Amino acid sequence: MNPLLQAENLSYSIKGKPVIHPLDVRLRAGELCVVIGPNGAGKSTLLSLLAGSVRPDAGSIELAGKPLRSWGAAQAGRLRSVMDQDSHVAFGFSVAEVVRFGRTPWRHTPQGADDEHIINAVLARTGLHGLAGRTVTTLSGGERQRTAFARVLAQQTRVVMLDEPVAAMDIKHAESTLGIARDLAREGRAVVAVLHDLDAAAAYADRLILLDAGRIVAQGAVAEVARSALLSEVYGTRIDTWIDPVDGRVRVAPARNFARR
Ligand SMILES: Nc1ncnc2c1ncn2[C@@H]1O[C@H](COP(=O)(O)OP(=O)(O)OP(=O)(O)O)[C@@H](O)[C@H]1O
Repeated sequence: MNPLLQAENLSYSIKGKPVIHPLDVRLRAGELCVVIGPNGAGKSTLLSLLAGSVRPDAGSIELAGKPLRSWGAAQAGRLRSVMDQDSHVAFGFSVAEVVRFGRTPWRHTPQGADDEHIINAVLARTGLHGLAGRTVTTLSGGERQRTAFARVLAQQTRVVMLDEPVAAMDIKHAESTLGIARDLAREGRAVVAVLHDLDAAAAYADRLILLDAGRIVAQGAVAEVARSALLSEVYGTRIDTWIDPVDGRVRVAPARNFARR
């Protein structure tokens, strides 16, 4: 199957310093791809490039078979949605209104007629019904992040890009959000998420991309990438991986040898 998003030879520098070295990325329908890597590896920059919010120095990006830049803003907004690392605080708007912003690209289309139904379904799916009328500036960090995720859900795009979507969420909401991200992939969307929680990344990813200093140092199935020696080297700290005897999944945790300290 053709990728929904295909980037080739993508590179990007800031003030002459390469942040992304030439690399290729393919996002396929039905797949949750998780990008991991240390602070400063270039994960957010890569997502901004794939989203089209930052222009690469070189390389090509195709979205749904056409150059990314050839789509108009509303067309692109109906094809791909982006949840930024810093979910901007929309002054004065309620949670429901922020979720409604996700429907903006669908205005003046037949699908736009169903907005109320979609917004209600999204509020229910994300457990935000009780906060629908609250002004977003009064929300906690995690509630704000859940609202930003709900807005992306309301956008109903074939490609979904999430930059650290659960960083501020408690474990219950992080798990339910990642579960929804996986369900979006199962519905046939291409989902890419940047995650710092390596155990969650291993649990939810269909494919992992490990980024280090602007280069993809490994990508593939979880068992191929989530290896102790590789992760320990890239992150510069000992990381253990093992197979969970109950479900056979790869588990990941930092080695915490308190006795030696
Ligand atoms: N405006 C800028 N000026 C200078 N350097 C920048 C600028 N923006 C980003 N960088 C650098 O580019 C590199 C990649 O940043 P990026 O935010 O993509 O990393 P990241 O992998 O998402 O990191 P984190 O895990 O900390 O969020 C970092 O070294 C960062 O300091």
